[in-house]
Amino acid sequence: MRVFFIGFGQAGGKIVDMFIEQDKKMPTQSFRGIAVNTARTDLMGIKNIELKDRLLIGQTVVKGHGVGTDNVTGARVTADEIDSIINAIDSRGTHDIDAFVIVSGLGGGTGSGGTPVLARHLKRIYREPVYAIGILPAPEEGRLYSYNAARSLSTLVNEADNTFLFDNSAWKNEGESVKDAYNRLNDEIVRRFGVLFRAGEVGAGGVGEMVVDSSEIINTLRGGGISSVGYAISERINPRTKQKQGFLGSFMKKKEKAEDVLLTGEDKSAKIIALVRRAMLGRLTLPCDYSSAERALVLLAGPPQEMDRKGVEKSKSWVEENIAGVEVRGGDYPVSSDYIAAVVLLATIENAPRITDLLEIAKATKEDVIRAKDKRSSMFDEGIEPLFE
Ligand SMILES: Nc1nc2c(ncn2[C@@H]2O[C@H](COP(=O)(O)OP(=O)(O)OP(=O)(O)O)[C@@H](O)[C@H]2O)c(=O)[nH]1
Repeated sequence: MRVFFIGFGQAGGKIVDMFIEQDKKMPTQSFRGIAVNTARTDLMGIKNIELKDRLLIGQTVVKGHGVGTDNVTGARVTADEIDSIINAIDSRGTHDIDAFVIVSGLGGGTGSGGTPVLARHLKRIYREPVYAIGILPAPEEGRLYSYNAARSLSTLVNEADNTFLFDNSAWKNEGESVKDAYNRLNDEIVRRFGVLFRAGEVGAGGVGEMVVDSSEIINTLRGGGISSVGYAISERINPRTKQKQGFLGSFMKKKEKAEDVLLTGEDKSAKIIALVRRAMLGRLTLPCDYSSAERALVLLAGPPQEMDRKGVEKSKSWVEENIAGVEVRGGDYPVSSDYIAAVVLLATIENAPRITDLLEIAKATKEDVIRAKDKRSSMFDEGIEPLFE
C-alpha cells in the first residue's frame, strides 16, 4: 500500500519521521510524508522529512511556540490555514497513493485539534481513504490530556474512514514515565504499522502465496470507527547463518526473544497459526475486547520458504471464530528476512473499556470546569459596578 503520512503536532511529526526513516532502508519506497506543527522547535527536531515538507502553521496566532495543549486553537488554526496544508500535500504528489494516514497525539493541542479538521478536508478533496493513527494519553498526564483526547476522538471517528489507536498507558512500563518511554513506544508503533501498510508492495522477497492487496486493507477498514493492531515476531529461523538484517530483522530489538514459537522441526502451518494467535492474544495497540471486532485482516511477512497457504487459511478461520463479524481477510508477503512477523488488524471495535473510561473522565472534567467557572463568576458578582462595560 502506498501511504501518504501527515505527522500532525510533536508526536505525529516524530512518528512519521520514523516511518520515512524505515522506508528509506527498503528496496522500494512505499511511504511519503510531511509534518505540520504550530511549534517551530518541534519541526527542527525532525531528521528524515525534508525541510520543504515541514509546515509551520498558526504563526500569526502563536508565533511558532505551539498552542499549549489547547486543541480548540489547534483546530482553528488548521481550519484557517487548510489551503497551505493541502498545497503542501499536493506539491509532494498524491496521484499514486492508496491512502492518507494522519498521525498525532490526541491529548495535546495541535495534533489533537488539527487531525479531525484535516481529515474532513482530505476526504472532501481526494477519493483515497483517510485514516488516522491516534495516540491516547496516559491518565497520569492529567485530566486536560484525557479531556482533549476524548473530544478529538469523538470528532475524529466521524471524519476519518477509520482510526487506529495506540494507548501510551498500556505500553509504558511500570514505574517508567511516559516521556522516557516515547522512543520505545514509537518504535513499537512503526514496526506494527510498517508491516501492515507495506502489504501489497512487491519488495525484494518476490510475490506471496496469497497476496494481500491494498484493497483488502481498505475493505477491512470500511466499517469505520476505531481499530487495534496485534503483532508477533518469530525467533530467528536460521540461527547458524550470518544474521540478515532485512525488513523484519531491523524491527527485532537486540534483547528481544520470541517465547513460544519453536521454528525448527515444526509443521509450517502450525508455526504460522501459533504466531497469529500470539499476535491477537498478546498486547494490542489499543487493549480491547477482540471478540467485538467487526472485521479482521491477518498478515504474515517472512521468507518465502516459510510461507504456507494452509497456515494462513487456518489462522483466518481461527480469527473468524473469535471475532464478532465474519469478514476476515488475509495473506502473506515475502520479505528477505530471518524472521516471520504476524499482524492481526482488528477493525471497527465495539467494546474497548479504555475508551469508555476516557469518555467518563472527559465528562467529569467538563462538569468540574463548568462548576469552577460558575464559582469564579459569582465571586465578583456582589453588586459592585465595573468601571466600564
Ligand atoms: N507515543 C508517543 N506519544 C507522544 C510523543 N510525544 C508526545 N506524545 C503524547 O502526545 C500527547 C501530546 O501531544 P503532542 O504531540 O506533544 O502535542 P502537539 O500536538 O504538538 O500540541 P501542542 O504541543 O499542545 O501544541 C501526550 O499525550 C503525549 O504523551 C511521542 O514521541 N510518542
